[in-house]
Amino acid sequence: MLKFQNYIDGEWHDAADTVDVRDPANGELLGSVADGGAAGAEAAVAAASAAFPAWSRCTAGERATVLKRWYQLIVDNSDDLALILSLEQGKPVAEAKGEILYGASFIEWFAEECRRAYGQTIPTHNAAMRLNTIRQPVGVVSCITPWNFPNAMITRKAGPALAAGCTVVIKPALETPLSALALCQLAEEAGLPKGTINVVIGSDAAGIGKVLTQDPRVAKFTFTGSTAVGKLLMSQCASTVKKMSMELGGNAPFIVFDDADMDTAISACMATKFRNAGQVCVATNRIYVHESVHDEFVEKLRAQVAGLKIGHATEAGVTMGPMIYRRAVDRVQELVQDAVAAGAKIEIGGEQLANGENYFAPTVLTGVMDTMRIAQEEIFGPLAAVQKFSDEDEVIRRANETPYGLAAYVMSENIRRANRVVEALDYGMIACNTGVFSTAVAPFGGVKESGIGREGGVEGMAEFYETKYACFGV
Ligand SMILES: NC(=O)c1ccc[n+]([C@@H]2O[C@H](COP(=O)([O-])OP(=O)(O)OC[C@H]3O[C@@H](n4cnc5c(N)ncnc54)[C@H](O)[C@@H]3O)[C@@H](O)[C@H]2O)c1
Ligand SMILES: O=CCCC(=O)O
Repeated sequence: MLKFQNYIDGEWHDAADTVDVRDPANGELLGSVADGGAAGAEAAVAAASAAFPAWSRCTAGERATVLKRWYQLIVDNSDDLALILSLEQGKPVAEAKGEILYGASFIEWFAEECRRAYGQTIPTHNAAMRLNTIRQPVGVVSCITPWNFPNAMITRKAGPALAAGCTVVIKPALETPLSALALCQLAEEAGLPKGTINVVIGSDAAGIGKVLTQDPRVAKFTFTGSTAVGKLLMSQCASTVKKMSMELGGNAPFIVFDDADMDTAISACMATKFRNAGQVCVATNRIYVHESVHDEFVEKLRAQVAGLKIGHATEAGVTMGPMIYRRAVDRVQELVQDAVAAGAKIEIGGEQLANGENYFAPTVLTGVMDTMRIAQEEIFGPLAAVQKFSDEDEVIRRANETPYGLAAYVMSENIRRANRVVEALDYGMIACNTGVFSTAVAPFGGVKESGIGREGGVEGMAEFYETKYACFGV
């Protein structure tokens, strides 16, 4: 499944230039991939556009059959896919395997869901008229995805789009193209018709992005990545009034009340803070702990963090790998220095590791304040930044004081309080007494500057349909 060419119109394409893909743990060259660029994107859009009429006219059952074959091939090859993902992205192989199965689940679930694209018969307002709606695929869908989940961020878009009858063009992140290309190889084996799925790799992200956001043949653009890039791409989509979905950055509060079960809170915090070395959009960013349980929480968290095993993704027992590249490490180091200079205390970690230039120690900081950069920016690294709070209203206010609104976490054994807080937090997703909540069956997405639209669940399917209203005179 190791492929190094772009996949356009059911064929593997070379390009004049190539881009190197390296293991972030040690810089080892994994291969050089064809640099398709804007010209590749143009060709891919043309192919997707040509393939759309036939694919959109298939019955839902026909599309479901092909997509289920793709799902099964991904599951059958999940060990190899996990290894490819780990080598280009750095997460431990067991975690990568989890992502592959999570990614596959979107294809399976949407293959089933597309059979239920029901329209409506609307009770008429006029006896001489009959009113119906039908749901139709939006058309060609372009997707830009990030490096932190090189498999699942693609299947979460391509799964529902293809199931709805759309065709897709995908630009994965430059750091992690191999997982995307491996998915294409399996899509081909599954029998997805040529042109229905296309992948273009390129060092010229802006050039490819312009094609995918401005070409009039593209009906919908779906993006996962940073809020800054998302805003730029939204403005580019305006020229042709494209439908858009935006899955952007977060600044998740993790609130531990004095009535929380401490073991649950610690394991949830570990899961949401150190998975993928903290490089997760829904990763905990600001940890608010009630002052009466603060010291106990910090001590237990420190002990768990000390037990993490850091190393190469393929080493047995490793629980945390490197960060994606050097500038991510430098940024995390800067955030620590900024916080310490303003009075925060390092409980554990706080420095780069000798394993390699992309490794940063899992870190716990206390004495953090809302005014520090670490509390205001998306950390995207293995830093747990702990603050104290005194009462419920105060912590809700502080948790909501951010332009982001992706995920939030609430730890409390008091059902009344948990309900109150869930309702009061301005976030698209709230996890209560757990750190793991993402699933293909539920809507994933944010409010405020964390995005527009939802992926997963019936809401995720609706993003790829237009509702057409038909009025018949009788
Ligand atoms: N909300 C979610 O579901 C979700 C999921 C994963 C990651 N993210 C967010 O993604 C960010 C991390 O990923 P990243 O650093 O790769 O983000 P990024 O925005 O830098 O890059 C994301 C993608 O956009 C491309 N890109 C960058 N500049 C572009 C341009 N000018 N035109 C077109 N494409 C361009 C990149 O090549 C990559 O494919 C974090 O902010 C994280 O929270 C959000
Ligand atoms: O980084 C964002 C995706 C994380 C998830 O789907 O749980």
